[in-house]
Amino acid sequence: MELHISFLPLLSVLGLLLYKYLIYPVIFSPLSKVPAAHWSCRFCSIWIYWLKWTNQENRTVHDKHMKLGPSLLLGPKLLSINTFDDGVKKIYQGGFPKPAFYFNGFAIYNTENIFTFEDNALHSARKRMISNTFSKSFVTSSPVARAATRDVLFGRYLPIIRKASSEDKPVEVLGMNYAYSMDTFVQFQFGRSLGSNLLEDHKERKLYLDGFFAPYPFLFWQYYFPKLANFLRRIGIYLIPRSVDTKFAAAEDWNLQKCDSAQQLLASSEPIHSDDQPVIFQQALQSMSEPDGSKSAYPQRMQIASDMFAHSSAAFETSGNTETYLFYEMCRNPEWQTKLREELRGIKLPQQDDLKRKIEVDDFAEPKDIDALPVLHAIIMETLRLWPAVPGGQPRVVPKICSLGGYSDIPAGTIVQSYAYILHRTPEVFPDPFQWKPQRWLDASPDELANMKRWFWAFSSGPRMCIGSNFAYYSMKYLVAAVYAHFTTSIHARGDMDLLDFYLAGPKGHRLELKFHPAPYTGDISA
Ligand code: HEM
Repeated sequence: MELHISFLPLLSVLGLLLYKYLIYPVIFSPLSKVPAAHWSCRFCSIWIYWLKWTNQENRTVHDKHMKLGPSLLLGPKLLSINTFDDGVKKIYQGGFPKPAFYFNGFAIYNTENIFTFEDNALHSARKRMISNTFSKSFVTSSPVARAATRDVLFGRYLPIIRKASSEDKPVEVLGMNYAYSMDTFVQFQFGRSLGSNLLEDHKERKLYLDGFFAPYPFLFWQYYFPKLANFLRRIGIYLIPRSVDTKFAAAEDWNLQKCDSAQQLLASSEPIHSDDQPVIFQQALQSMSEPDGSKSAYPQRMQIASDMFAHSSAAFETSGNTETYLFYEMCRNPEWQTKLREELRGIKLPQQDDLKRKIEVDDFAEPKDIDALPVLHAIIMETLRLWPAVPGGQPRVVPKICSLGGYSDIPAGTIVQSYAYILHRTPEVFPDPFQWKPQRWLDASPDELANMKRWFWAFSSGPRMCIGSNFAYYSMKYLVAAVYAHFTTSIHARGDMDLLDFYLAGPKGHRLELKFHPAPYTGDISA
């Protein structure tokens, strides 16, 4: 049988397609040596998108790693590498750039911010502008941060739980912790007079949180298929409903108003009280202004606003989820409440009766004293380990051909990612990895501890690691110390506390109601 000549182009195209999508990935690609998490991963990304769509990525990829080793192929150009020296250290400390995922998911006002830059040079210029205000020494010596602790923790949070406790009523703590973390950080960011009051002002809380979380059920489209979502939108098909935009815009406006008010405050000739300094905003504005610019100049308004939104949103959701899991674990392990209360005996905190009056900044311990408490630190570390607020893969782009996870010739352009969820469940480093065991941070030998710290990845690592980790420890430690100095806690009711399976995640059921039982110290707590 003779083949008609006109079929030749068609056959060539088919042959090329066969080679590119079947023969090359299975036989010739350097990635062909890496075990595939699922047979289809060599040819297409359907499997990983299915896991993302059905919210089972982190768990499934973890299980596959346990069976197949620390390197896995998740898609034709997507690798999951969950090992330290030949993985995390090279990728993240090595500064592999971020892919478009971050712009798709986290650009605010459609404008780049510190979290979204793909270009390393642009990112490090932006980070340099602001990073000194996030250093540990700056945060722990900042009068504005201290005033925020006084106002938000002792002035709002404790009175709310004290009142509930005296009436024997439960308190839903997830919303409270979001509000606490937001109010504390926003006061540091914009100063006392422009701070938020999500704890007491339920209208403000609803406006911001409803707006912020509105896109969540549709994040799959926003993160992974933004072009498709935009195209369909143009022909009237809304994968992300229009109401989401309206709600999210309200949260964006809320942030922009704060930025504009802070700029006006700084431009005015009125003296600014030390508590009212808009610390983070001022640093961003100054760094982005000409050195000899006028006091009223307001350059790069939307860039600054996008950064400010990125900061506060990164601060409140992660810290709020962590604090909530910490309370949850403390209720399930009451012996740790006792241990912590013992430890808090030597720390200066307001006495029970003091809570009835206005607390002053001198009434509570210095950050360095709180920071030096080993039990408190162990409880926080263990919560961040078991319930990481960013459990999902943190994608990066391979900049040039390299070896990773034991495999050589990984091509430039491959997306590689590690997961805190998986690293934190490595049994060789964290024995009994699914158990909440603060003791592991107290009993470990120096070598074991050093290894655990290397694998601890709640804040990521390298140049793109969390800028706010010092502030997060600062605000979380004060909260936990103040609560357990005065109360014991028990669970009253709860939703599903399992961790959502997503990039950023809190409890699936979004609800934890606690009872706070007064437990005043008889010891010398204010000594
Ligand atoms: C428990 C609290 C927190 C946790 C677990 C956490 C975790 C993380 C992680 C894992 C990343 C890297 C994400 C990635 O690259 O995919 C990150 C980045 C970031 N976080 Fe946090 N964070 C916390 C609190 C905060 C706070 C309080 C702030 C306040 C400003 C903050 C601001 C940021 C910013 C701006 C980035 C981007 C840094 C960059 O790309 O240079 N975070 N955080």
